Amino acid sequence: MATAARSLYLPTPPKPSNPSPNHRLHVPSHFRPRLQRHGHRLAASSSDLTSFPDPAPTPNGVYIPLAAAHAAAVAAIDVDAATEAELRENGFRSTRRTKLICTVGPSTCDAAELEALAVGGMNVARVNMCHGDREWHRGVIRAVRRLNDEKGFAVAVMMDTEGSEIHMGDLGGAPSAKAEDGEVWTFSVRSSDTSLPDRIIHVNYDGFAEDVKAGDELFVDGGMARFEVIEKLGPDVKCRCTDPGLLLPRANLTVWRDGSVVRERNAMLPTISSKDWIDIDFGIAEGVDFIAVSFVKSAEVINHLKSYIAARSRGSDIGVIAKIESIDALKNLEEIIRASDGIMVARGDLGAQIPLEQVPSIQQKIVRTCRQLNKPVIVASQLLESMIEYPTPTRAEVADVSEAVRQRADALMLSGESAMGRYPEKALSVLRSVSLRIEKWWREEKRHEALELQDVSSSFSDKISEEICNSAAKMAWESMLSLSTLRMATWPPCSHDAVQTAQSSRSRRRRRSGDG
Ligand SMILES: Nc1ncnc2c1ncn2[C@@H]1O[C@H](COP(=O)(O)OP(=O)(O)O)[C@@H](O)[C@H]1O
Ligand SMILES: C=C(OP(=O)(O)O)C(=O)O
Repeated sequence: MATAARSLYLPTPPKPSNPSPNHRLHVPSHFRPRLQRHGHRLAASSSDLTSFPDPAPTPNGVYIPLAAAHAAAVAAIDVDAATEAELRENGFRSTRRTKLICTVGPSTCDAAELEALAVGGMNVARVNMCHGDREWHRGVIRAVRRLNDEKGFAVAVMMDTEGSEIHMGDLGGAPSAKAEDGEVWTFSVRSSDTSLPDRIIHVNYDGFAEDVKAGDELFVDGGMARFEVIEKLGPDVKCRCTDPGLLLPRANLTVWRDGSVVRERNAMLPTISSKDWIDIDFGIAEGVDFIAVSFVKSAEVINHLKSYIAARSRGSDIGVIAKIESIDALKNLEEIIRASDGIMVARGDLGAQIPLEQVPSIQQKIVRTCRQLNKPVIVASQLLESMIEYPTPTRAEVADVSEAVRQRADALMLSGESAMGRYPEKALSVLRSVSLRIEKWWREEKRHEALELQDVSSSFSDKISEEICNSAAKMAWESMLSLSTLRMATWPPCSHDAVQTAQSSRSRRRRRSGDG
């Protein structure tokens, strides 16, 4: 399991073993073979080498012949097809560390569309069990596996559970419905297999009509459309649209009363519903790499799921990702992060539970805590929302993506942009180019950053020892910065371990059992 999780983030760079006396680069051999299964051996072309300049001697006088080291490293490192293309395009110095996750939906579910995403840099394909049926998901998961096996890609699969959230029905097959200002719509718990009349929406939670009151606010899809409850008539709740918007099938519903989220009986529903357990069994059987758990409230459910996976599939390396999207999750943040293999900042639902203006600072806090606890973290939702409809992102969206990369999020996730948008490949390419740009900027900034060390000694003799230690630390820091380029070239990138993300569970199993 740890292997899959680390595929998003490998925090500790490997220690070079036995540095040779002349300080030439030593490529740690235990890092070489990771990509072997799907790997393409990347031959060092002369253009790769000429675009990779030899540096000046480092401040402490150590001279490292980069081109030679680079050639040796290139000859030894195997990469998957998408990484190979990126390396050829950008050179080793621009190897991307930020992973890209695409939600697969009607816009991207066939083999050619999935391949286009893999070529565009998708590291993880996400299937959301809230939508579609298991046959549909099986088809997607297998298509991703085929891409990996037959075309040398290395795309991992993440299955996202539906969770016990309240959501609308599927609009009788319609792709969306528009709610206009002042219109009265009925949200009903009456079950119906057939399509409901206009402006009647089915709600999946039986207690909905009992829990709401006239005057409550109803947020659809994290506030993309809003209604006010005007009347209850048995199982039907009549609501007036106050903020017009597009209603999407199975959109999440949140009720607010007097400025706070209403957490009535639905807060007592289990995090993992009986349907989720069946989906989890399905995911284990299909060999998904990650299971993302919706509406996690505490560490307990993560521990329980991990034990369940371990019991169901011995030696499984399925990573469990906790989605932080509720007030309860924020209360227990640290214990949830410690228990999980990774975290998703699920800003869509989170933004329906806390005031919107708090979402950016909460995101920063979650990412920072994950960094401190060495856990991979995904920033998700509405990164490029306008690209569902338009081919170019807004400047604000680009700034949002940049900020997530600057915060050192390990992965960025597309939702509707790739699942049902008109420009999934373009959206992915924006994530990719912005990630590369900010990472480059970050490396350049870091290069000029001075190492600040606090004075801790009180006596004169301690001060002398401290000076010596500080000088040694600063020299190490400077040489480390000058070596950062080299590190990119020789170590399989750390949180950017395209290799591991790359490997499907199946290929890992095969290799483990010795036939791959
Ligand atoms: N498997 C699917 N089948 C149909 N539509 C999907 C599927 N997955 C995602 N979608 C569409 O893409 C939108 C965004 O996906 P996602 O963010 O996963 O879901 P949600 O909006 O429910 O949180 C969904 O609202 C839905 O309209
Ligand atoms: C990623 C999210 O979860 P889901 O797509 O399941 O609503 C979110 O709410 O931001």
